[in-house]
Amino acid sequence: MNGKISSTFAELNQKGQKAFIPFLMAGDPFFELSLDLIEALDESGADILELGIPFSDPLADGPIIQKSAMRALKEGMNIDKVFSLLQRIRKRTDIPVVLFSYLNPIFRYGLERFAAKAADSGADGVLIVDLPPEETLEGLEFLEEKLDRILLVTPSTSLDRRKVIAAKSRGFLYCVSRYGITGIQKDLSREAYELVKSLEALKKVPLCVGFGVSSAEQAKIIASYADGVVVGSALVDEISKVAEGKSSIERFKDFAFSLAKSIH
Ligand SMILES: O=P(O)(O)OC[C@@H](O)[C@@H](O)c1c[nH]c2ccccc12
Repeated sequence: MNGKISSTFAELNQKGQKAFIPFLMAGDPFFELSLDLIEALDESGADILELGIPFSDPLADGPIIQKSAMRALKEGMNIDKVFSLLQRIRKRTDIPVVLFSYLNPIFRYGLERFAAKAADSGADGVLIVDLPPEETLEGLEFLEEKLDRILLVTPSTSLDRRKVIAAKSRGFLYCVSRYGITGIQKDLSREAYELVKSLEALKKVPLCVGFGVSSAEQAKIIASYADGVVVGSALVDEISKVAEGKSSIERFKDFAFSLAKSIH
């Protein structure tokens, strides 16, 4: 059980603020630039960082994040290099970091080995996208001791199951705002509000909303009722433009700053 994520929410709560939680893929578009982009997010006011471990079959991701994973994998990114990136991040900032991964890469690496090295490298939490909360795996208990394991609920999760998952989630609970996959959306889903409201009475763990939040205006609306806002594809899309030379770190940072300002 890691304390940094929980204390971050406690500090924000005291200031009457909500958490800005950006997602980016580790090593996209290449190692050194990924480090600079993470520093830019930290400087723009990010409160917690979601750091994706690139995987070849990201079934819950839309094209923007799929392409991001492919760019990172093409650059030779792997779990050990994600840990090296984490160690470099830790020399620049102590922002809480949640590692985002599908089960496959972690399973191949070994859950206990992964957990020990992730914690030693400076990770605070982990979200394993396709590992159901009830699943027991060898090494999972050890992993949950070393890192806060963030769980997911979706609009199709039954109320009873939402309560069970909320009680089990550590750090925060990830409320997936809509049906489908990650990606930029013009309009906010209606389900997100209902999902958060259905869990609010529990107050077991901070409730953070993600999927499709793509602008400062949308982020502001989510921040009016959730404890944190996750933005991935809209930021990763900007990173792909930086990679193609069509945008810059400054433009990326300005966008991230506008999100932080609207959420705080
Ligand atoms: O990209 P979006 O629509 O802004 O959604 C956040 C999402 O990218 C990030 O939280 C995430 C990346 N991959 C995932 C897989 C499952 C759940 C969440 C994620």
